[in-house]
Amino acid sequence: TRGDLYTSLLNIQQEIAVEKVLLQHLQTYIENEIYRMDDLKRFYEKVKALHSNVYQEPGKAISNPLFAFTLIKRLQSDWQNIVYSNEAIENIQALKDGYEKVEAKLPKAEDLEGAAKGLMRLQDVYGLSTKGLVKGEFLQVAGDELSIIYRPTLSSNLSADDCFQIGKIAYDIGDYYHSVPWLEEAVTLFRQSIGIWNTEDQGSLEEALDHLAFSHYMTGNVNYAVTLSKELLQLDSGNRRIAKNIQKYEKILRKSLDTERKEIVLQRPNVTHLLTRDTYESLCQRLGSQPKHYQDSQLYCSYETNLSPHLILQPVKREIISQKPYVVLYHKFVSDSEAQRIKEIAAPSLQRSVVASGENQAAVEYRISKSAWLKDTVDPVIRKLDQRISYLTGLNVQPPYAEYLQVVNYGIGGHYEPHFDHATSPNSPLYKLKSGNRVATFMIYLSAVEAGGSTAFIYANFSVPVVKNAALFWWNLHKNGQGNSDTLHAGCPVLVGDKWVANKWIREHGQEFQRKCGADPDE
Ligand SMILES: O=C(O)CCC(=O)C(=O)O
Ligand SMILES: [Fe+2]
Repeated sequence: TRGDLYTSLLNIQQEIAVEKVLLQHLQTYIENEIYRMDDLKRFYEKVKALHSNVYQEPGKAISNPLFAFTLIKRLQSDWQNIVYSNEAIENIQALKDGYEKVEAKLPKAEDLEGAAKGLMRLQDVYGLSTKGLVKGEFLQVAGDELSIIYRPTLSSNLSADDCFQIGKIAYDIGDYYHSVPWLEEAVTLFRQSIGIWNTEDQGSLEEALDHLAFSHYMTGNVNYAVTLSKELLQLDSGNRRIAKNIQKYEKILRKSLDTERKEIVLQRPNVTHLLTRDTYESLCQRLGSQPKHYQDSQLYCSYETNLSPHLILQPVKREIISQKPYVVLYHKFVSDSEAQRIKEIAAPSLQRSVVASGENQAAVEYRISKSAWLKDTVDPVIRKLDQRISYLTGLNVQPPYAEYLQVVNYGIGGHYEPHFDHATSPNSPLYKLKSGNRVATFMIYLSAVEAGGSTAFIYANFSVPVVKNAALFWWNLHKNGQGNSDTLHAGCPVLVGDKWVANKWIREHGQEFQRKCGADPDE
């Protein structure tokens, strides 16, 4: 697995330990270099003192054979050792060796790109202000209004170079909708620190101006492209390419002078596979138009035993979220320690999540997470869970009548765009199990999140915020075996938090007596 650590927060967390190792190497390097510098300074001060005292009167000093000898010795040997010292090279080599030892564990370019795209996704879905993010604040822009949607306990600012790199990633894929605001912030911040050089920076004011000017040119804001290019030319007066660009832009401006100037509104890049985007995003921000419990007597809470002797002493709290489609939330379905254990068991086998794509499975942008399949034999906790699902739903969850438990961990801006859990094509890889379609989904929230990450039902127009230890259940198929299109659902991008869920998909076969079929296409 390369370049996909950004798809799981667990993997990102593991990088903290990697950086700690680098930090230790850098500490050693700095200490050694300080020691080296101190020693050079000692030699410098010693020789300098001779020149400001003894050698003020050269004839007198050299008449002393000891001074004459040490002068000759220094010039023949000491200076050579100073100038050709290997110390610096040895120090930097040790630092490089330490770095190379952890190099395989470091994020790849794809990770940086994935992380930056995750941030941009969060910005789009939650309408976040770029300026706010730069200051470590989660501010939602709605018209002219700004509101705080999440208050972090620990906050951090982004640097000019952080903004530059995000903008550059958008720029490189021709996404000027995102490159403009981020490069704008980069330029503002680089201007504030003009003349200050940070070794770690990839970008500079010149680079940021260059990319920003071109982004503006591409979006039709030629006027501003000229202004920025002129600022750049002042900093880099020999740059013929920029001088030429200015000429080109000015020519365009002269030609369009008589035609009417229209205001430029940047358009978000088109995403064709998601026709439901607006509903999806508004459901991620809000809970939707589903009536509240007090508005609809069919939405109520109850203690459920499903007549199972195993649940009589400890019924499960059921909250009906929606009747059509039938979606219920079982509160406290697992305990904290069970949730913890399941995450621990899944952690070592997490792999980039895939989706059915034609007859195969593929990793896609619209599902950003890692997941692991857990057989009920790997640990007693999984077997107990399977049993509890069975008691509660009355359904047969023995393989192949249900799939193994799929444990999912989301990454930066991790999400699962609107989809059906059931197969919608006869060629779907889901049918390889030969136990029919996915008749029902039983999804357990194994963690809480601080913000975002709701489960949104697009056509049904409601969303369920993450409730730790609760489980969401719904039927994917009508009783006649047809897919219920009202179950189109999504996992909203996680704004802040480490979201884990576990899916148990129950198949048609094996449930014939528990869920009788019917002809009514609405049931
Ligand atoms: O994470 C969620 O809220 C939804 C996940 C989901 O729909 C899935 O894994 O199929
Ligand atoms: Fe799903």
